[in-house]
Amino acid sequence: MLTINYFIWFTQDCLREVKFVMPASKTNVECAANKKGIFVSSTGTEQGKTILASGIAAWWKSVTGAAPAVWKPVQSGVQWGASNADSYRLKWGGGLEDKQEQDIVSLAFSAPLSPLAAAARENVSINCAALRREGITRLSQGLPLVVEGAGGVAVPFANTYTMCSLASDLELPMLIVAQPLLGTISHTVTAVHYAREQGIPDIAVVMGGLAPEQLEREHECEENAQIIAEQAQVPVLGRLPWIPQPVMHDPHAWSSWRAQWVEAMSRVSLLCDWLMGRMNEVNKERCADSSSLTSDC
Ligand SMILES: Nc1ncnc2c1ncn2[C@@H]1O[C@H](COP(=O)(O)OP(=O)(O)OP(=O)(O)O)[C@@H](O)[C@H]1O
Ligand SMILES: C[C@H](N)[C@H](N)CCCCCC(=O)O
Ligand SMILES: [Mg+2]
Repeated sequence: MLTINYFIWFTQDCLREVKFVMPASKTNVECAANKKGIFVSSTGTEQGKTILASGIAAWWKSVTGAAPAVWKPVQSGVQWGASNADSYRLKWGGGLEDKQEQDIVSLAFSAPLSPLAAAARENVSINCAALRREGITRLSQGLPLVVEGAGGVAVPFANTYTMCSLASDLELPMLIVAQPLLGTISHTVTAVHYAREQGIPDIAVVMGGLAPEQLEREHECEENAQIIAEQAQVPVLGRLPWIPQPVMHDPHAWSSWRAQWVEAMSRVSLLCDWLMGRMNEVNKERCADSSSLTSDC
């Protein structure tokens, strides 16, 4: 317990910097041996990343018997402990009851804005080098790591450091949640191209869930998925189930959500196979050059 508290204090202290302090300079950091994990991103905010990241954790626990590590580097616009906070939903949706929300989310800001802007409102800037080091530390702890970004692929933590910069520094495959219906093609193809340009070679897309009133448009979603796959030359792994998370604190309701989600997600076989490969993968050879894990903010 003491160790965990110290870790949280250390993390929060390191990641917040007084505004106008220059970001930490490029340093060689310890390589994450046995690196395995994924970075969940999307084409924008409110697309289903938390649903998916928590659902992946619940699914992984049901398949392997052990929960993965889950990390949301920065959340904004919510309070700790609120049932709409990503920290809360990742904890309960992922079946991580033994974790504190502060173990899962490193930095929280109250303004509902990008991490860059929300931090600025509180007169701090995010120390990207510390964020990167923290990611490497979390990756080195033996469990597969599921990272949830904030907003879409190009949302900044700092001026020149986006969700993709962190995913690329951590050499994580990226899973992009796309809107299922009209308007998704351009956003999703653009997001995939941006992620590739930012140095992420291993990218897949999954279509977001269709609410019951949208189910009659299933065919439209399938056409969109096919067009995205062709236009962006990217694997599209299927469509997520639609299973709303509980809106209040009720451990039984969360347990029931996890069971329903796992059952439904298990039927999205391309997604499960893709995850199996990435969350089991051991990337020792990539560790030879630890300096490749760093870049300036
Ligand atoms: N597959 C789904 N089943 C049920 N509800 C969903 C699904 N996908 C999205 N939602 C609902 O849509 C809303 C947005 O989803 P979510 O919070 O997961 O988005 P997000 O991408 O994590 O957003 P942020 O950028 O704030 O982190 C939530 O209210 C969520 O309950
Ligand atoms: C507050 C919100 N729910 C997310 N946590 C942050 C989303 C940032 C999106 C920024 C943008 O694309 O303009
Ligand atoms: Mg979220």
